[in-house]
Amino acid sequence: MRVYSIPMRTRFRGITRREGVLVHGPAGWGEFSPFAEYGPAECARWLAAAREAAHDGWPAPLRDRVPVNVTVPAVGPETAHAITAASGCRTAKVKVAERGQDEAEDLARVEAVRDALGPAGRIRVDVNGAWDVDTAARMIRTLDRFDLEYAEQPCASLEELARVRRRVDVPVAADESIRRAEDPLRVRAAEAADIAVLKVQPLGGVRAALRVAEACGLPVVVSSAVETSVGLAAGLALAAALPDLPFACGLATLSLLEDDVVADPLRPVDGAIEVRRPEVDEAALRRVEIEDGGWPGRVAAAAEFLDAPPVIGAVGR
Ligand SMILES: O=C(O)CCC(=O)c1ccccc1C(=O)O
Ligand SMILES: [Mg+2]
Repeated sequence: MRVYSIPMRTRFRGITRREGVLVHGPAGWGEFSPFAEYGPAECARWLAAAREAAHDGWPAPLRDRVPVNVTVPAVGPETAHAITAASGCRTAKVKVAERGQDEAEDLARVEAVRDALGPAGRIRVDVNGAWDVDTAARMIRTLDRFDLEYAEQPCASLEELARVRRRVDVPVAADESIRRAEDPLRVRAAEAADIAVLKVQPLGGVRAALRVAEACGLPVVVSSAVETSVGLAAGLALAAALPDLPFACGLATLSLLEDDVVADPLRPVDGAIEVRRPEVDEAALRRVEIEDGGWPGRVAAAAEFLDAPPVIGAVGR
């Protein structure tokens, strides 16, 4: 087990360093990097993803390149323009509704990104559940002045997503609403989204995510959890194994990190990332390796959940 800690270039999801564990097995390297606030039960799925990568490997790819979006954090318009222009991507995902910022800042950021992409580029916004239904309906219409591909998780609950979806023409994507295998069926039943955002680690691996994609019956966008190239490779494997991939994926997140653990990082070229699985590079890993950081304990706690026998229904009569 090797522990890494890598500074973020810009604060994202309120964090300034990304940390996690890399594990090695017969099939290669796997990444376990749940966010700090997640408890052992939730972390068990993240660990299952790392074990799948290290022990089982992934289903065969159906494509060799995956189109990706540049991820634009809640930065000022000049920075947003520069990030978008430098990315080479034709799709941008723009973070909006950041705590402590106002609506004018969101508008200015999205406008700058549209300016950088030109009229043929696609823009999606990610709200991370921050708006109520009225704010979402109003802001989505306002931001659609710059032509939105979709709005990701505009509100927190499924019920709110469904109401927003009935009030705006812009498609709605569910992200935080899909973190467990049973969630997509609820999303579908609630008619809460047009698109499902799937992440490999929270869903428990590439195969688990493929089953979720099938069960949910919605077009899928594969996103990263902001990971090293080891974790991104699993996202690429999922995106490459999906029968249909109608949208660019959120896997161009290496640029949010200051460093990586491989010699040939999974970065986009011409708006797409090549489907491959880079090896961990000892010299690179040593640059970012830390002793412990509490990670062996988190792995052990997650493993206890993973290895526990399933609880079978109600006991007795
Ligand atoms: O989808 C992307 O472009 C990048 C991934 C991303 O935004 C993300 C990364 C870590 C945690 C949450 C999210 C999110 O989509 O909200
Ligand atoms: Mg999101």
